[in-house]
Amino acid sequence: MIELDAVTVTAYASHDGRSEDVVTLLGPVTCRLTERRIAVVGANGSGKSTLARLVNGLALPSSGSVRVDGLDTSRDGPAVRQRVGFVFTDPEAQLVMPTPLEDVALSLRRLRLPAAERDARARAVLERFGLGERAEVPVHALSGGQKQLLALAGVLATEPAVLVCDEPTTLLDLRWRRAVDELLAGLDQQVLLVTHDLDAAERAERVLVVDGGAVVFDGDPHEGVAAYRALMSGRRPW
Ligand SMILES: Nc1ncnc2c1ncn2[C@@H]1O[C@H](COP(=O)(O)OP(=O)(O)OP(=O)(O)O)[C@@H](O)[C@H]1O
Repeated sequence: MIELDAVTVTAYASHDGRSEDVVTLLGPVTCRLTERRIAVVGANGSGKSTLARLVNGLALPSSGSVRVDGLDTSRDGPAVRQRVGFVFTDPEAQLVMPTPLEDVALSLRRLRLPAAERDARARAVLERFGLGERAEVPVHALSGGQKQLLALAGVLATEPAVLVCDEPTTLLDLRWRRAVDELLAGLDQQVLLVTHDLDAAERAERVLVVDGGAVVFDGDPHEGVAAYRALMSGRRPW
């Protein structure tokens, strides 16, 4: 369970290049997310990534608290990050090893498996993501979509209890987008999906709509998507 209690995120920003003001990027947000499939939608710059990053402690609340399965992200950062896998929009942000095989094996290192078992498991994960034949090519030789698949593979290989995905299918073709959608739908884990794909959002059990750093809708996916469409066409439904 993900619990946000009166959470705000603030930052220092300069409007004139000299003085700095405190700006609120998000909040206050209070919610308790128990559903297995939760989607977050909103315009560019509305605060979706900030909300997602709070869940694994990549962003910390400036006030209020965030807890995942009872662990406070401000106090128990390493334990939270072990529970919560995070898939970035930009796969370059998380691929660090020279080859796909080494990258997934690195993710698996904390499971402390014998090296041969670790490699076998990494190969099996790569196979599942259609990257079996590219296991040992340089990561920089992969296409953008293949890198996105690799980033997702590396995170899922560690079997996190909660998965946060920040627009994980933006670079994927239709076939792989469907495959990743199906894969995410079939996971046992709780998944928080930040997405601009409104079909994917409608398949969730709960939708949060973020606008100007506030959660302006929280509830039924069809109603949430309709509210977001109305917002985007200039009709504020609230
Ligand atoms: N560290 C920071 N300092 C100042 N402003 C920031 C910081 N991080 C994010 N912002 C601003 O906060 C706002 C929300 O950013 P966020 O990345 O959460 O938006 P988003 O909804 O995920 O957008 P997108 O759909 O474009 O990815 C943006 O205006 C962004 O410029």
